[in-house]
Parts: sequence; C-alpha cells; structure tokens
Amino acid sequence: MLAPLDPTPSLRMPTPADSRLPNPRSIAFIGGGNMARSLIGALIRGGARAGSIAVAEPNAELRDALARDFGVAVHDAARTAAQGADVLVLAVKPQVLKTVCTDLAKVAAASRPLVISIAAGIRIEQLRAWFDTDLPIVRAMPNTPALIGAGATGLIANDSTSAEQRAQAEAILGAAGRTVWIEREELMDTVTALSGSGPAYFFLLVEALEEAAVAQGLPREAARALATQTCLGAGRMLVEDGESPARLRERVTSPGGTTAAALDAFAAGDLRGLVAAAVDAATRRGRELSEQYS
Ligand SMILES: NC(=O)C1=CN([C@@H]2O[C@H](COP(=O)(O)OP(=O)(O)OC[C@H]3O[C@@H](n4cnc5c(N)ncnc54)[C@H](O)[C@@H]3O)[C@@H](O)[C@H]2O)C=CC1
Ligand SMILES: O=C(O)[C@@H]1CCC=N1
Repeated sequence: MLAPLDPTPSLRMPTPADSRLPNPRSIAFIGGGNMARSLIGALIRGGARAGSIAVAEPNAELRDALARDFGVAVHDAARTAAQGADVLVLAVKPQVLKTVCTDLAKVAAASRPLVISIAAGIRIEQLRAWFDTDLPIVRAMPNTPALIGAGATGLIANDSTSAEQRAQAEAILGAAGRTVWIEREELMDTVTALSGSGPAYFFLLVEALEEAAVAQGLPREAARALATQTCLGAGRMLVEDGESPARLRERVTSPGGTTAAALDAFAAGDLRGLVAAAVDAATRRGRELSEQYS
C-alpha cells in the first residue's frame, strides 16, 4: 500500500487530535462495503477509537473482516448498529437507501443523529422524506483513494446541521483526505462526475498508455511501471508544486518536441470535448439516479 502523501496545507493528513476535536461519541456505518471500509480505515489510522464505531453489514465475510482488521463492532441489522449513535454514515448503494432510511426512521427520530449520506445522486430532500423527520443531514461524495488517505470529498449540509455537526462531518470525511464544501446541491452531481467517478478516468488513461506502449513493443511490466509512476509523479506535482495544471504541462512541452506532437494528437481527437462529454454523461446519470429512487 502507498504511504500517505507528504503533508501540505492543501492535502494534510488529519492528526489524531483533529479527529478527536468534534468528538462524536459514536458513529454507525450502515453498509460495510468498499467505501465504508476505506473511511473506517482512515478514521482508525487517524486515531478514532474502534469502540466508537459500529457497522451494519449483511454480508458475513465483510463483517468479519471489518471486526478483525479494525476492531469495530459489527451487526447484521442496521437498526441495532444505529441504536444511540451520534452519527449515521449511510454507505449503501442508492438502490437500497430508501428501504434503509425508512427502516431507521424510528431510531433516528428518537436519537436525532447527524446523518451523512455518501450515496451517489440521492438528494437531501429525498433522505429527509424517507426518514420522515427533519434531521441534520450532510450529503458527501468521497472517492476510492480514501483507502490510502488521498481521497477527495465534496460536502453539503442542510439548514438543520449545526456548525459543530458540520465540523464532525468534515473530520470524518477529512480523515480520508481533502474535503470541499459545496453551496448548491445540484452541483453535487458535478462533484460526483468529477472526483467521485474521477479515479476511474485516470486508471483508464494509465490503461490506455500501457496498451499503447505494449503495442510498440515495450514489455507489459515495464509499460505498467512507467505509466503508473508517471501518474503518481504528475499527481504529486499537481498537489505539491503549487503551479497550475496548464503551467506544469507547458514545462514538459518543448517547442517542436515529442510532447507537443502528442498534445497535437489529443487536440485533433478533441480530448477536451470528450472529457466534457464524459463528465456531462456522469452528471446526467447522477440526476437520473435520484429521479429513479424518489
Ligand atoms: N465506489 C465508489 O467509488 C464510490 C461510491 N460511492 C457511494 O457509496 C455507496 C457505497 O458504495 P460502495 O461502498 O462502492 O458499495 P458496496 O457494494 O461495496 O457497499 C455497500 C454495502 O452495503 C451493504 N448493504 C446492502 N443492504 C444493506 C442494508 N440494508 N443494511 C446495511 N448494509 C447493507 C452491502 O452488503 C454492501 O457490502 C454508494 O451509494 C455509492 O454511490 C460514493 C463515492 C465513490
Ligand atoms: O459509479 C458510481 O455510481 C459511484 C459513484 C461515484 C463513484 N462510483
């Protein structure tokens, strides 16, 4: 596994003291799949007490792995895990979220937890209607690099969320990387299309680079190592150098040189237009998801 990036003002790893600051007494994760596991791992590494975290996960293998790897309390039913929790993190697929919320409505009405949903496309108003009560709700869109503490998360809160609860949400998601607050909820679909799905775009680019080099005769292992390390190097420069992406690109591009030849080929294929179309498709899919499950 990669070591966390060097701390920078813009992408600083939270210290154990940070995660203790807003101090939720207990967090219940509803759903213990990929994203929950990434967030739980980040919280534990950041100094959260395993005893303050409960997880509801119907899959016994995933449940056992979470208990073994992180020492958190595991349950097969959402209601048992959610009982008395200060914070509920909804980490199930959008398709099952309505059932989960209606199932938890009574427990939530009694203890009024901060609800954090990471489900793609599902609106705060839909969550409020499914819980059938006015709860503090934060909608968050993290991404899979959360697994190594290099996540990027967009956040938005409803008016019932106090400043302390906003800080709690920021500390929980911030344990896994960088957080950015969004002011208008419709832009969460853009965040999902940009950073939620975004890691897949970079993986695809690395796959394509590897294939292109293999097609020219480079051994696959060498092609993958060089493409992967180039992606890491470019990513770290973007975070650590402080220069704009355009300036960093210009620094690589000698006039009349090899990079200029490649960039001309990208422009001829309208790479920017293609990226805009891809982000647009993901944004529209986020909207469709919310309409589908309302
Ligand atoms: N995978 C990604 O890159 C990202 C995913 N998301 C969102 O995170 C959410 C979870 O995604 P993943 O972790 O990738 O999915 P996942 O499928 O790995 O995890 C969901 C888990 O929920 C469990 N589950 C199903 N019904 C349940 C119930 N009634 N109570 C408790 N648990 C239940 C499933 O057994 C599964 O393990 C989704 O809503 C997705 O939109 C958000 C950002 C990025
Ligand atoms: O593909 C998806 O729907 C989820 C949301 C963002 C990343 N994965």
